[in-house]
Amino acid sequence: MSDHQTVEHQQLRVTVTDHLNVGYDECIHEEEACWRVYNVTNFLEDHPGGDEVLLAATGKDASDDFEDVGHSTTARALMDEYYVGEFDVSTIPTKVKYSPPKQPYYNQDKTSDFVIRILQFLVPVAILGLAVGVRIYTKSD
Ligand code: HEM
Repeated sequence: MSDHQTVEHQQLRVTVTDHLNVGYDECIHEEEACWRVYNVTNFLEDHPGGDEVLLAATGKDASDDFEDVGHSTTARALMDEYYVGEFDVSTIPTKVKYSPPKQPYYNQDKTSDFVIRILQFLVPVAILGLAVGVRIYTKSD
């Protein structure tokens, strides 16, 4: 990835959260993956078609929506004011490899678990037995 593309990605990331309109024709690059990016934040209030349609098209390819309206040449010329730049969508990583969260340490040794349980039972019983034994012993004196 060139420095140029990196800069445009940064622009995109910043402007996406800031009401970005993307996707229109006439890319400088010829690949289909190339999008033109418009930041229409400052145009929301002035847009004759209203802000809702722009917000609905935010962050995605708005080419069809734009064309369906049949925008005038004045509208097309106005777009230049909000033009941010181009970026190649094919450079966006589509798949993020899933790595499961690390499990806490799990003791596989069942034998030592069993011994601990037996001891947990035997120790109080032994203490109780000792106490009873001492009691009986001291009583007979
Ligand atoms: C930077 C991008 C855009 C600019 C500069 C722009 C500009 C304009 C202008 C100047 C008009 C007045 C009519 C005309 O001259 O054609 C208009 C109308 C309109 N625009 Fe946009 N527009 C943009 C993007 C969009 C998008 C992405 C949508 C749809 C998602 C949209 C939907 C509409 C609608 C529905 C109207 C009203 C049409 C009517 O009432 O006849 N516009 N726009």
